[in-house]
Amino acid sequence: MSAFRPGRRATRWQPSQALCLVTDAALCGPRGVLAVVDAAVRGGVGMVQLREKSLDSRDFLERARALKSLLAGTGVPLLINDRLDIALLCGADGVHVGQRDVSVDDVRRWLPGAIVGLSIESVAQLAVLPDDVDYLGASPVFATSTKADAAPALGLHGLAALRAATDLPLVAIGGIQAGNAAEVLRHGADGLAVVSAICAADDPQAAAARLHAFLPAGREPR
Ligand SMILES: Cc1ncc(COP(=O)(O)OP(=O)(O)O)c(N)n1
Ligand SMILES: Cc1ncsc1CCOP(=O)(O)O
Ligand SMILES: [Mg+2]
Repeated sequence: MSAFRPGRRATRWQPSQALCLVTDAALCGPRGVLAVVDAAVRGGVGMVQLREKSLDSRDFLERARALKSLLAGTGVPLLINDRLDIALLCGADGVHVGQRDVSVDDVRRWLPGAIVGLSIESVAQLAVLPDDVDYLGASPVFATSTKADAAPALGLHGLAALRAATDLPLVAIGGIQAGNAAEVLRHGADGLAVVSAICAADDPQAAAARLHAFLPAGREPR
């Protein structure tokens, strides 16, 4: 299991957030993103990342505010993918950025108390880690058709190499589903981030509960 222990390094990431839903509106289909998130949280999702690649800024912000309201009182933080401006305007709990997005340092300057996640695609990228990042998105562990421009898959050995090289919480993403979740955790992930395994599921609550069951310290479904 993972080498990460809460308190070992300053981080705002908590084990209760270990199952992360990254949204994809197209995969949610006519049910809509809000209904899928609501079901997923009932199933045990402990962190939600709103990822919108084709909405204009006004619609993105409107969806972010609606999600923030939906999650109020659940204890489940809302992170915004890529967009510091949207995070600021909707009062999000955090931001997830990749290697070519707005920097962690810039996010931190505007959101000092937020949860900030950074994608990591290789051990080499750990050499230039910003000071105040809360978790790393190990990306992608397996091949995925959800993200067309994903880096080459790390594989389980690549994930284990990241684990050996950092104490930061590692949230694995890319091709993760119930059939490989146990192996991913065994190779050092602290958390699982999924898109299609929940967004494309017929029953997102049941899909989330299935994944949640693999986690040692997941939050209780509400
Ligand atoms: C938890 C998590 N890990 C990695 C990513 C990928 O972020 P990025 O590399 O910036 O790619 P996009 O998501 O912006 O396409 C993520 N979103 N979440
Ligand atoms: C957003 C993202 N970042 C790296 S892989 C990925 C997509 C993961 O989608 P899925 O869980 O459907 O493989
Ligand atoms: Mg990005």
